[in-house]
Amino acid sequence: MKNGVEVPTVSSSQGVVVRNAIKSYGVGSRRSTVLEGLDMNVKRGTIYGLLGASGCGKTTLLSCIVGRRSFDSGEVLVLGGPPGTPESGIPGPRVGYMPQELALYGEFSIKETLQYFGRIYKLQADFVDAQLEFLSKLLDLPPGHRYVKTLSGGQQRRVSFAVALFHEPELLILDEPTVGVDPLLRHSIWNHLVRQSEDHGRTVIITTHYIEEARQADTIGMMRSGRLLAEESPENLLKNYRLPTLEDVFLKLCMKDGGNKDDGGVTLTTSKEIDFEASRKRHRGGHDNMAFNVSQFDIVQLGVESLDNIKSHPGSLANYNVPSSKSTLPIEEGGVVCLNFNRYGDNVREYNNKRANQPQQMNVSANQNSSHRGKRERPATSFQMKGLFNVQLTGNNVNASRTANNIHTVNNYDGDAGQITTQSRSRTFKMAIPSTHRSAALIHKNFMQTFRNIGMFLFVFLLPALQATIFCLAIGRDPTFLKMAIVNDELDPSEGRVCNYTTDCSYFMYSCRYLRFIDNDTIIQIPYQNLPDAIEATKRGEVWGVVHFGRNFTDELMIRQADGSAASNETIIASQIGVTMDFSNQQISIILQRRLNEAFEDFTNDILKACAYEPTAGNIPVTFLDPVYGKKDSTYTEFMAPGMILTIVYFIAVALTAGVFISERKEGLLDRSLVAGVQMTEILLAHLVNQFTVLLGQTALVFLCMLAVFNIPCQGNLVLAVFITLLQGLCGMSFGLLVSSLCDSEISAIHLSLGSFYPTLLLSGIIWPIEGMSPYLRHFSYALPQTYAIEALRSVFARGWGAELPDVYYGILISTGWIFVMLALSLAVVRIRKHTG
Ligand SMILES: Nc1ncnc2c1ncn2[C@@H]1O[C@H](COP(=O)(O)OP(=O)(O)OP(=O)(O)O)[C@@H](O)[C@H]1O
Repeated sequence: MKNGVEVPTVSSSQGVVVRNAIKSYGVGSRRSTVLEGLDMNVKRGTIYGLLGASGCGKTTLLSCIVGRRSFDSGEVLVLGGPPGTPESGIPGPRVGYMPQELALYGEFSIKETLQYFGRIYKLQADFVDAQLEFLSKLLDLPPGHRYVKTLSGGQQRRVSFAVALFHEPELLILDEPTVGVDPLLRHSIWNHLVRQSEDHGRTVIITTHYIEEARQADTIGMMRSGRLLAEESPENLLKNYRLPTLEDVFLKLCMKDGGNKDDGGVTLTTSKEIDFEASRKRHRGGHDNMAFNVSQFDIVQLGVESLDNIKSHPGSLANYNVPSSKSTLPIEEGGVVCLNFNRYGDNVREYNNKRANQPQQMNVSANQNSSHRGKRERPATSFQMKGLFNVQLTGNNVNASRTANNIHTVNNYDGDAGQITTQSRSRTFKMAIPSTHRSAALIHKNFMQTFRNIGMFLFVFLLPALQATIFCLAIGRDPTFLKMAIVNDELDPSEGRVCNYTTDCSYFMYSCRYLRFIDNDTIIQIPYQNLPDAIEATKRGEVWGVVHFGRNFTDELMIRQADGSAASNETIIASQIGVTMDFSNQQISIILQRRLNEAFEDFTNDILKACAYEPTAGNIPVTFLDPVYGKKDSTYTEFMAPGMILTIVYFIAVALTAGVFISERKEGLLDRSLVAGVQMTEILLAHLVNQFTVLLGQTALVFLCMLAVFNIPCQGNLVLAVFITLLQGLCGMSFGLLVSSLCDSEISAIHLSLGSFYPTLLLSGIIWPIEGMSPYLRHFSYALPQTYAIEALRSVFARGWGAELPDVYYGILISTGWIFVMLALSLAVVRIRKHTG
C-alpha cells in the first residue's frame, strides 16, 4: 500500500493493470468524477471487452491507459510500466490505438494513410504494401487509391481500424471499432482479433456497445458509473449469474448496483502471478543462490538488502542471472530486469557510469511471439541498449512491484540518438530531440495536405497579397467627386449668371477666378440661386456644404487689401468666402477644407504673379522645408502599410495554426499520432517547416504588392523588413498554438482570435498613432506583440533605419520574446488540460 492506494503488482502475464483510478473533469462546481476507484486487470495475449453504457467512462479510461490523459490518483501500468515511460513502450509502436473519432486525414487515400503511419513507425515499404493487401481483404476495404473523405462512414471506420492493426502492435486499444460495421464484417474482425491474441500473443482492449459480440473476449469488464461491476470471463459471468446472455448479466449487475452501489456482489479479480518469495528467502539466507527469471518488460524492485548484496558481492549479479563476466543483463525470451535505483541515486550513477564504461550490450526484443508477415524495423521495441542498469530500492524486501509515483528516475533509450538519457518521471517538462524519420513523415504529410487541396492552398497562399491589394486600393486615398453648392451673388441675373473671369492683373469677378482653382477631381461645383436653397440641399445630404460669395465680393476684397489692418468689420464680412459645411464626416470635411484653402493660395499666387509681384508673398509665413524623413505629401496609406503588412501576416498565421491543431485534435489525429510515438516537438517542427514555407511565399507576395505595385516607399533594408515580418508570422503561429491549446472547437478559436484581433488592431498603432493614447494605455499598448514590431517596420520603411537603432531592435526583441512566451504558455496549458480535462 502507498498512501492508502494499493500498489499494482506486475507480472509477466499482465498487459494492463489499473488500480484505484480516480478521474474527474472540470474544476470547482463543474467538477464531475468519471472514474471512481476503478481496478482493471488485462492479461497479456487476451482480449478484454470493456462494456458499459454511453458516458460511463470507457473512453476516459482508455485515454488514460494510452497516456493521453492522466488519473487524478491511482495507478496504471501498461506492458510493465506507466504510460509515457520506456518500459511501457507507450507512446510508441508497441501499441495500436483506434480512438473513437475517425482520426484519419480526409485528403489522403487509404494507401497514403497507411504509408504515412508506416513512415511514423519506420516500417519498410514492402511490409506496408503487404499489410495493405492483407487488411484490405480482411476488412473489405475499398481500393487503396480511394480518398478517405470519399468513403462512407463505415468504410472510414474500417480504415481507422486498419491503421491501428497494420503495424502488428503488442497491445491493441480499440474504442468502438465495430460501430457502423455490418454483422458479417464484425464477425471477421472479431475472428481476426481472436487469432491475434491466440496465435500471436497480442493483447486487445476493446470497447463496444454490442454486448453479445464481446462473448469472444477472454475477459469482460462491465463498467458502470466509473467502476467495474464485474471482471470475468464471459463463460463465468453466464455461469455465475445463471443467465443466457451477457446483456442479461449486465442488466442484472446494473440493477444490483443501482440498489446498493457499495456492494455490487461481484468479486474483482487481481493477478499476482510472480512469486518471488522463494527466491527472496534463498537470497536472504545465503546471498548466493538467488535466481529468478522474468519475462519481457517486467519491472523488478530490489530491496536495500539486495543492493547491499550486489555492492558487497559484485559477483552476485550472476545470481540474478546476470553473468557479470559477460556483462549481460538478465533476459529471458525478450524479458528484461529493469533495476531502478531510487533512494540510492548516487549508487545508480556510480553504477551506471561503471557499466557505461564497459563494452556491455543488452538486446531487448519485444513481441517475440508476434508473427511478421514482412520485414520491418521496430524503433522502440527492437533495439540494443548499452549499459542500461536502473535499480530501484524501496525497502528491505525483494518484490516484483512498483508504483508510478515512487519511481523518480527512469532510463530512457533514445532509439534515434542512440543514447540513454536519465530523466524525471515526475510531471516535469521534458523536451525530446525530434526524430528525423518521424519529423520527415510529418513534414511530408503536411505538404501533401497543403498541396492536395490546390484551390484552398492558392486561396490561403494568395490571401495576404489579396488583402494587401484591397488595403492599398481602399485605404488612405483622398475622397473624390464631393458635391459642393456654390452660391455666387456677384453674378448678374440679367446676364444669365454667367461666371466670366480674367487672368490678367485686373479686379474683375474674383469669385469666378477663385472657383477656377478648385480641384475638380475632389469637388464638384453645383450652382445654387440662393443661400437658403443651398443650405436646405446640405441638410438633405445632397451636397457637403455651401461656398458663398457676397454681392460685392471683388470690390470688398480690394478694399480690404488696401485698408489692411484698418479694414472695417463690414468690409471683412463682405469680402469673405463663406463656407457652411456638413462636418459629420471628419475625413471629408478635412479634405474639403484643405482643397478650398489650397484653391485660395493658388488664386492669390495667380493674381500676384499677374500683377508682377512675388507669387508666394501672399502665403502664410509658416513654411515647411524639406523633411528629414518621409515626404511632405505622404499618404495615410503609407502610414498604415507597415501595420497592415504585419497584421495580415500575423493573423493568417494565427488562423492557420489554430485551425490545423484544433481540427487534428478534434478528429482524434493528434491523439493517434502522439500514441504512435510522435512527439509534440516533432509536430511543432513539422508545422513550423510547412507554415514557414507558406509564410515565405506569402511575405514575398505582400511585399511585391505593396512596394512594387502600389509604390509604398521602403527607404531601409528590405531584408530587415522581411525579417521583422517573418518574426511576426512566427509570433502569430505561436499565438495560434496558444489559441488551439485553449479552445476545444473551431468556433471558440474564432471567437478568441477575433476577440484579440480588434484590440490588437486598435491598440498597436496601426490605425492611429500611439501618441494619441492616454499615457497609461500607451504602456499597455507597447507591451503587445505587434506595437514595437510595427514601429520597427515603419522606421525601416519611412526612415531607412537599421537594426542598430532601438526603435528597430526593440521590435525584433519583443517579437522574439512573445514567441517564447506564447510557446511556453501553450505547453503549460496543454499540460494543465491533460490533468484536468
Ligand atoms: N473533456 C471532457 N470534459 C468534461 N467532461 C468530459 C470530457 N470528456 C468526457 N467527459 C464526460 O465524462 C463522461 C465519460 O465520458 P466517456 O467519453 O469516457 O464515456 P464513454 O463511456 O466512452 O461513452 P461512449 O460510449 O458514449 O463513448 C461523460 O459524462 C462525458 O460527458
